[in-house]
Amino acid sequence: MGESPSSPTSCSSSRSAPFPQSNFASLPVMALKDKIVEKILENRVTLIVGETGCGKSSQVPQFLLEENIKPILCTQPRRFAVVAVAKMVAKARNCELGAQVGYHIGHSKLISASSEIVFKTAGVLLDEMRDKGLNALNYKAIILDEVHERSVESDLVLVCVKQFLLKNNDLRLVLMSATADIARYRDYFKDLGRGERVEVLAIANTNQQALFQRRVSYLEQVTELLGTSSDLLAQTYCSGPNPSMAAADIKPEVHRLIFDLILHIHENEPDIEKGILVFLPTYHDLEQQWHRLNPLSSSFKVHILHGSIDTQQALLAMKILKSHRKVILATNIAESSVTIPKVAYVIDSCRSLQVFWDATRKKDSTELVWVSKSQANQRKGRTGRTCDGQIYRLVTKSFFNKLEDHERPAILRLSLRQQVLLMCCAESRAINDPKVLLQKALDPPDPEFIEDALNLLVCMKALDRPSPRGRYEPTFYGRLLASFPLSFDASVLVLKFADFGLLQQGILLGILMDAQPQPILRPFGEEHLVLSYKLHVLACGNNSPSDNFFYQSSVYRVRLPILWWRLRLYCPNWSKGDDTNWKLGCISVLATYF
Ligand SMILES: Nc1ncnc2c1ncn2[C@@H]1O[C@H](COP(=O)(O)OP(=O)(O)OP(=O)(O)O)[C@@H](O)[C@H]1O
Repeated sequence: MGESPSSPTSCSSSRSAPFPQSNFASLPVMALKDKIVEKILENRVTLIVGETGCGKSSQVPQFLLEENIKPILCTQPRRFAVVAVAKMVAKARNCELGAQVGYHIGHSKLISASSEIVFKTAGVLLDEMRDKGLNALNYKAIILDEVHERSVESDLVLVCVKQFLLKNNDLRLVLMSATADIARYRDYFKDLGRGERVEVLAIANTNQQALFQRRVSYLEQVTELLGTSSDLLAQTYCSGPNPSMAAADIKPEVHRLIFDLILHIHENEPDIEKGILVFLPTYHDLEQQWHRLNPLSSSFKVHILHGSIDTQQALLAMKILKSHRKVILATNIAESSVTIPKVAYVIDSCRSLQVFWDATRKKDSTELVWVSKSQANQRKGRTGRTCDGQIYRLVTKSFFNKLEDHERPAILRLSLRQQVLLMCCAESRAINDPKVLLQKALDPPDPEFIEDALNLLVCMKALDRPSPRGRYEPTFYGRLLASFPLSFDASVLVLKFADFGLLQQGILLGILMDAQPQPILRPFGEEHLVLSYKLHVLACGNNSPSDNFFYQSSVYRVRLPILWWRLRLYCPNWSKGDDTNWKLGCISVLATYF
């Protein structure tokens, strides 16, 4: 047996006081600790299903570590969750982050040779596989957390891990979720080996006292609470036979309703430390809500949780405030895995932004959709973790009951160009044939879809057309394209500009294209900086003002040097742009955004 979680680990020093173990001792997962370890040791694939907040993400990796099953890799679907859970586990083990417990997201990596539990996003793991092949999966245990979240990256990781398991007997795979479709995973792994099957462990909430209570209200009760009528809102949004036909946009009256509800909670909840988490679909909606709340800044401290917000800044939302009521406006980045202490109220707009490939216009498009029941359940699970919770769903109960159980896997609705190119660039033969690999996915995409992506990459000269029985080989251009830390479209744009000797402008535009939301449009509460930026660029060209939001943006600071370095390395002669070009580029970029 290894160390007990309460004893300080081999880590040198601790940054902050560890959590009192009593915080975790009563978690439902603790009662099953021995059984979980036993089942994982007995079976190569184990699926753990348990209510949100029962302790899966934070405790299961530690159970394995204590049994000396290490190193352990844990994937989380989102960067924010990777950092938040890694921090939390490091703190629970009284260890400095980056020592025994580490993480890797995008270009931020806190891992050392002594790290025994590492948290990563699925995207980072795929990148590693492109370079090292399936050797990147050389761990004693791999935990794929929140497996119900079906991003393209998560699905590809699942395929690769399965291929690895077919050749490797030692690896233990643990799948975890509160809302996974058990039968599907059982079926997916049924061909693993003779007599082998996925062991399913359900964590029952037998110890009811351990979990805090959660109460759910729907639009009818919310309007009753506020002394208004739900008729108009219900008619506008929640009517019709099928949610897919009902408009999921957010008109001003929904923002008004959320505002009134926040005020109502504030006036009726004497405990100022109890925070409110609001789920909205887009950055624009966060902004609208933020502007409504801004005049009440003496009562509320508003935090924004959105993919474009710096992770360190986002983590500030974790702090418990004694002076103001904390209101967190979030998109689905805060939907799963994270515990934001003292969130007692969740207001769920029940809407989400979905990206899909528009085959007619040959581009990615977005639409607002209603969440699935599984997503709504995850949102609900953000409260009732450190105190009792109240959830307000802004749709009628009958409408909610008609929502889909699960959202459509991204692999079936997004273009696979970038992933197909990445696969073709991989050294390992086990993963470098996209036609073969993608057919092994949990939900294999239509072969025509893959063929389309391959043809497009051939047309762009990123891939060479293969001999009849050969495979698609990446060209130099294709490898370069695949190596950029940018979206596919932005990478193409950078290289197109480079062809014309306008590399710097291309990089700037590429980064701006990817920065979501456009950082120089309207940063929250820092509108004056936009003006100063406009003036500064017009006056001084590329001399960056250090206090500017745009230059502070992590996208700019982190990505630009990496991209620049890679391009210099690959094609030293491409950087022909002189200073005049650079200034022209800046002005043309600005012209696009004003
Ligand atoms: N930062 C934190 N501060 C205080 N308590 C925390 C913190 N993180 C986790 N906890 C406690 O640990 C519990 C378990 O959290 P954990 O993330 O392991 O649950 P989970 O089962 O993985 O949930 P989910 O399915 O939502 O990811 C929480 O319900 C909460 O009580």
